[in-house]
Amino acid sequence: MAGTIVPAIRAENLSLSFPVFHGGARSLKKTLFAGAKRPLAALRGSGVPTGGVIAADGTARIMVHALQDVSFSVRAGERLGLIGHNGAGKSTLLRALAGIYEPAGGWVAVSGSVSALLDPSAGMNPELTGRENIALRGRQMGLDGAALRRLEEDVETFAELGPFMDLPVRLCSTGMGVRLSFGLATAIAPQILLMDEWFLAGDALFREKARARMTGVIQGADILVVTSHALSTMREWCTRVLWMEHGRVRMDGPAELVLDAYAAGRD
Ligand SMILES: Nc1ncnc2c1ncn2[C@@H]1O[C@H](COP(=O)(O)OP(=O)(O)OP(=O)(O)O)[C@@H](O)[C@H]1O
Repeated sequence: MAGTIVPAIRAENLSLSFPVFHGGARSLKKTLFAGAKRPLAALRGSGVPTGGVIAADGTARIMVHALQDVSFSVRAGERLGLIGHNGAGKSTLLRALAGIYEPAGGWVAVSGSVSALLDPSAGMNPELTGRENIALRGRQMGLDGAALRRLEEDVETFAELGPFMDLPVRLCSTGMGVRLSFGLATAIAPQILLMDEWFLAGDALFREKARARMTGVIQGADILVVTSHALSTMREWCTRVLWMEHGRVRMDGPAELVLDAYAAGRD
């Protein structure tokens, strides 16, 4: 159809670093590099199986290189899983795709409507009630009248917040906030869904409901990018997996192939 955006994601040599501004930076330097004979700038990581690469820049400032030269593209119909050790860069990559973080190097281009489930509040105004947040989001999406009421009913039934639906969101617990934001984000079918795995946390009943709802959303979305440490979730949901290690892509390919290699590497 003319004018329809074909959803796609492309990242080219994407790099992203966080400066370490902390009173403990001096002792961090000492701890990490004590006894090292090499200059600071030449050190690449601390050798531990977690985190990005810690290094000093030209001014001897300490930086955590969370992403380094990450390149990949995702086409409509692909469901991409991000795996890797703690601190490998998965969440940072998702946030860069969502436009929350600006790349320090390289670029990322995302076309299509995006819904990001990355933090519990997921773009909700804490001062507004759940119901008001739903209405606001619905109107931003161009809904009104019966369509807006259907959206409200759908999220209300899913979230099961009872009277808390009419209280400011800031009065909800983290888990209640997750129910609401998950319900809202998954009620409106986006072309591209970006999701951090912890969204599937919560009590057992919610996990079950969330999984069932996700199955429908995954089928409706054109592109899914999801992080998870649960390899069974990756096998179930993803067609393709990107294995990240210290901010770099270690392997990118069909889900089964990459997950088998990852599992074998961890044995
Ligand atoms: N806001 C931040 N400020 C400073 N450093 C950060 C920030 N966010 C992430 N990092 C660092 O960037 C690196 C990548 O972190 P990221 O959260 O992307 O990893 P991850 O693969 O999602 O890890 P996990 O599986 O533990 O959630 C880590 O070394 C982390 O310490």
